[in-house]
Amino acid sequence: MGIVFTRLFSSVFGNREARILVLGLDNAGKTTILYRLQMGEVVSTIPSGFPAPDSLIFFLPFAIGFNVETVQYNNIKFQVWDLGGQTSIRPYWRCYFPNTQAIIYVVDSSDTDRLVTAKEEFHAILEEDELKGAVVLVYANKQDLPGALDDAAITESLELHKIKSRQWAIFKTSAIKGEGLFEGLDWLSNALKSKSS
Ligand SMILES: Nc1nc2c(ncn2[C@@H]2O[C@H](COP(=O)(O)OP(=O)(O)OP(=O)(O)O)[C@@H](O)[C@H]2O)c(=O)[nH]1
Ligand SMILES: [Mg+2]
Repeated sequence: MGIVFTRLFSSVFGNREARILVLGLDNAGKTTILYRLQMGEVVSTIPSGFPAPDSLIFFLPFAIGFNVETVQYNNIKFQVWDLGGQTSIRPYWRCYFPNTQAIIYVVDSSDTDRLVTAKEEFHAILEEDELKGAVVLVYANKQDLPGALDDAAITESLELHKIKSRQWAIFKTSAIKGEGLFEGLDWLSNALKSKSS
């Protein structure tokens, strides 16, 4: 990979850096969320593709590749990796697992046909050794769409209550409207702070 991730604790400002993976099935809204968090506005996205070589990791909104952005929030510098959710790409997610402090798992709450698949994938991710210590934030996304399930229904569908020995939370979001995303990050920054103290 050629990339070294460091957890930086700045002695001067107390700022911390956290490595966060944004995962979820294709079309869940991962890239839209990343852009929202970074820029506060929505850009049109294309499906995220095969992880690009290191040399191609730039902020190119329309590039095929995965996206990485740094979001500074609540004294924490979130280094957010948005990995493509297409079936062909998912096996490569594992390359990005080491040193992950948090997972943001994004669900299309209106895509009820794929909730079982989302649940299976989600629990498979939690089984990964390298992610055992990561806290989990679930975004029940696309709340603006008719028929979207609410947070309680998504909690049940994903069987979130089966999560043991780690902090988790679920937030209703609409990446299109920009709702719920920062509430989720508030929770995440507190969870990361309490974990490291
Ligand atoms: N209505 C609605 N549409 C959304 C929302 N979030 C994302 N979308 C749309 O859903 C589609 C897929 O969004 P992406 O952000 O590309 O999804 P992704 O999870 O990055 O998909 P992959 O890169 O294929 O894994 C796009 O057309 C987005 O505009 C939302 O909150 N509400
Ligand atoms: Mg994407």
